Amino acid sequence: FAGNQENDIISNTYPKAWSTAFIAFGSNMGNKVENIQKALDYLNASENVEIRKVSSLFESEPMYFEDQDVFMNGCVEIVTKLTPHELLKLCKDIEYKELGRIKHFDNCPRVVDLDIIMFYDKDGSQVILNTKDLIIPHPKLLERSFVLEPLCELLPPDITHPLTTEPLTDHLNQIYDQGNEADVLWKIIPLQPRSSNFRALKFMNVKMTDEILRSKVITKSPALLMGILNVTPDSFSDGNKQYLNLQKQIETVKIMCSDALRLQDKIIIDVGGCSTRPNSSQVSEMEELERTIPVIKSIRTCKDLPQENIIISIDTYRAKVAQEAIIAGADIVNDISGGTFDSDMFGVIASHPNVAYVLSHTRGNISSMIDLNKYEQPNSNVKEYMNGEKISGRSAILLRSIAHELSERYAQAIGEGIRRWQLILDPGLGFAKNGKQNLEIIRQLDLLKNYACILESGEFVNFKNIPILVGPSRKAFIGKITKDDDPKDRDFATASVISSCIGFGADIVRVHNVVDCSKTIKIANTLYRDA
Ligand SMILES: Nc1nc2ncc(COP(=O)(O)O)nc2c(=O)[nH]1
Ligand SMILES: Nc1nc2ncc(COP(=O)(O)O)nc2c(=O)[nH]1
Repeated sequence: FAGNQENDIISNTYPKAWSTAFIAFGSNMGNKVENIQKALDYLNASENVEIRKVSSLFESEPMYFEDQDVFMNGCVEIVTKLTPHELLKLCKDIEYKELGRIKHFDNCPRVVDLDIIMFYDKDGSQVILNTKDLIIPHPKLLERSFVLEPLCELLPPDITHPLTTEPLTDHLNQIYDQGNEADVLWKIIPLQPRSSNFRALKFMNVKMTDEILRSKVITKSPALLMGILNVTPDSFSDGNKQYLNLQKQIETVKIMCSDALRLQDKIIIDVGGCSTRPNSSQVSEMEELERTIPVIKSIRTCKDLPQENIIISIDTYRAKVAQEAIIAGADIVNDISGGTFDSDMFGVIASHPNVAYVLSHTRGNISSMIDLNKYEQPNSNVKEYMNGEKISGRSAILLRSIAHELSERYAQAIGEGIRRWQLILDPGLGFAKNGKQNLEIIRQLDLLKNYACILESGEFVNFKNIPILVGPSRKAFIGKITKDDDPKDRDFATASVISSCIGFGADIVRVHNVVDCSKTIKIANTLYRDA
């Protein structure tokens, strides 16, 4: 490639004769996510454009003209046969002809804005253009965190700006070092709108320099509570006998909500119809549907539940159950298998861009995973980064191996059409991990948040800004330490593990005992986050 090795971003999976371009998108009118989704669909529908990757979605304060609604921003990486000016025309046609944008004045509110940020022509070299109607790289790129943050999710950390020749990540850090509140972004996971109100999970990571001026990314947003609603007779911890009695289930949900919402502003209710305890017997798909779908429907239709504070998650590895649960009103699909138990799962998630998906790490299947806990560092063809720095040596092998295997699943998910903005990561405590490994993973959660790698396929995967869910509640590794054989005796110890998980960076914690863990989460958020 004409570009030097460090700037080699064209992985060998891209068509050779096509150029690569990065387009920033923004919307601050109407249904912003829907406008963005439509603009991306129009881009992808063009025969001369193929979408490769879409960044996270970020909510950002308006710049320049401040008296307008907050923006939803992000970046998309495309390959294209178009020239820069042909691509500019396509973007304008999408904004004005397809989505009906009207420009009253500069920086005014807009249905959608598509700006070409950077362009690499077919031999991989960076295009520099300075014409009346099109300047590349975008002239305001270096002052906009709402462009640089999503762009840096898509590009290896050593990619430089063609004019300053400085890494783009350094330019982004320079913006944050100025310490302007308006530059800090909320990372948004959009959820299915209900009664036309926009719903989303929101997270905030910021770069800070600690007491000895070491810089690192820390999580500022409060961790969220995910309460377990096991609709199974054999769930190993609560052995819920009344599992099919809808009235009883709703009573349980009412108690979960009042216990959680005393201290939290929302609760995620994780409905599980099929225990995933290692070696547990797996019920049929029909049985799982009969257990879970009626519960989700009755939660969603129950008038005396605080619907605006409830988010529903379905704990399933079956695509059909996920599909039916989404139709019944589930907002999140929580799949402990990372899409490995049912090859149709990713397709179901990709067809619902407003549904979040928990991409979990495991190995093997329910009965074999218990023996698959030998981890080696990724092979040398995989280039790994931590906080933007290349990783070498044999440190943090367990975490890097899990992160690398999750990266492979991430690339597969994106390749099947799932959007990055839908994803939540879970290292899968107890799934193909022993007790000691679970503890090591908890201690290194912030490494997982800041992990990136270039896979052998050439795909660049970056976990920055993707929230992390952990599920330690009542698990055997806790009972082993406190010598509590009965899972129900492990709640007090679970609470201290939950607090540590939040201290190490967890964004969502999955718990059985809502009343006690809600207090733990409140204390931990007050201690470790802006809560
Ligand atoms: N937060 C935010 N503020 C903004 N202010 C102005 C413009 C106008 O951008 P242009 O110069 O590319 O038209 N776009 C945004 C935006 O996308 N997000
Ligand atoms: N995302 C996620 N989901 C899960 N579902 C079930 C279990 C098994 O525990 P349970 O039988 O107590 O629900 N653990 C997890 C977990 O660790 N993460």
